Amino acid sequence: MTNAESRTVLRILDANANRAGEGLRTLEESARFILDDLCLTDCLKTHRHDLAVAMGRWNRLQLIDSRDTPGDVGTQVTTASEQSRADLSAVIAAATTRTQQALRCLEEYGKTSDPAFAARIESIRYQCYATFRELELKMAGSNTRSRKLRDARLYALIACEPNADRLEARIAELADAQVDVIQLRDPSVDDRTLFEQARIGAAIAKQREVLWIINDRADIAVAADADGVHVGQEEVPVDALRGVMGRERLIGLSTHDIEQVHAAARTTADYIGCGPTFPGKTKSFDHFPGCVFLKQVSDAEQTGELALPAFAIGGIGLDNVEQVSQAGIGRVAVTGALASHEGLRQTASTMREILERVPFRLTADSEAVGSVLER
Ligand SMILES: Cc1ncc(COP(=O)(O)OP(=O)(O)O)c(N)n1
Ligand SMILES: Cc1ncsc1CCOP(=O)(O)O
Ligand SMILES: [Mg+2]
Repeated sequence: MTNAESRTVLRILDANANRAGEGLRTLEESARFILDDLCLTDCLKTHRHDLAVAMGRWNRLQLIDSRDTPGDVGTQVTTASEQSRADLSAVIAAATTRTQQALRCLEEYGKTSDPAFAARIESIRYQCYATFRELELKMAGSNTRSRKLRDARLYALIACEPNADRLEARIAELADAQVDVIQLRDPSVDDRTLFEQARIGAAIAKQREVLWIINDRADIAVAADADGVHVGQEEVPVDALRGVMGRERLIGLSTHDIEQVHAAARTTADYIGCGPTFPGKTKSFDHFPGCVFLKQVSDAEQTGELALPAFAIGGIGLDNVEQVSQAGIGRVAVTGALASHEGLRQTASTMREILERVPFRLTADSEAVGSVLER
């Protein structure tokens, strides 16, 4: 190669090392701040570090000296798609593509001067493929869960079943009845049983495209690969659980008055349970905030103070679901109302019909999620 050619190669290497480093940093921020994923954050940081070490092969001053940004004709070539990003997933998609392309350029042009350098870059590029795959899938999983949750009307709480077949049958009948979310809630079983049922249920729920939530136990929810956990006011705070759950899994929080609702909106909770609404047979209470509370929650939704999906809970069934919808709440969580096989589909469909009288508020967030899925 002539001196001029070597200088051009250095210029290309410098530009692409910067591009790859910036792309990796962009992705690191998404793993850290969007997904709260320590492991992915660490991987991305390692790739960035490995790239910097590999680039140490070149004299830094020579690289900088080869740089000629004002004379770079490429800086004037921009496309409309570069100027806007529809949402956070689009930021990630653009950064992964840009990083991969930059690494490939480093490898190809690096081969002209140093095959060993090119081989190091190739290895980083392959490691990046695996990390980017995980990052994009986690992001997509998080979007899918949030979207399903936003579209949910019916949420059923179930106990453990005596075996896997019975659990499968139970989840199947609820899915067939168009139940959107199922929570495994069983204070009477030991941890091992709860975990086993949580794990089996997670696989079945995934097949059936129903969200699968574990009551109280974030550890079991993660270990069983469930979609999320539901916790109460006296349990570990939502933001502390977020580190355990990651951004891609859901956290639901029980609320019993409007102050708790406003406080929940300031956490990273994905949805709230509101109640107890009416007395029921599943759990007993001394105090019922009832429909007065539900109306306050609905008002907070209307004013935009509350953007989290809110599920009314406690003693709700065919006989009183109309009161819930009249209070302005279009989502319910129930145990007793969907406990019996008899007439399950009919009960669920009538409840849904009544709940659908309450339109969902379309938030900027839900529109953004929709646009990701349409791509
Ligand atoms: C959807 C939903 N809402 C509320 C609750 C109640 O949770 P909590 O107050 O923690 O009581 P227990 O269920 O743990 O007895 C819930 N489980 N699900
Ligand atoms: C767990 C829980 N938390 C508030 S009410 C309730 C029980 C819901 O079951 P049901 O619908 O049978 O009242
Ligand atoms: Mg609880």
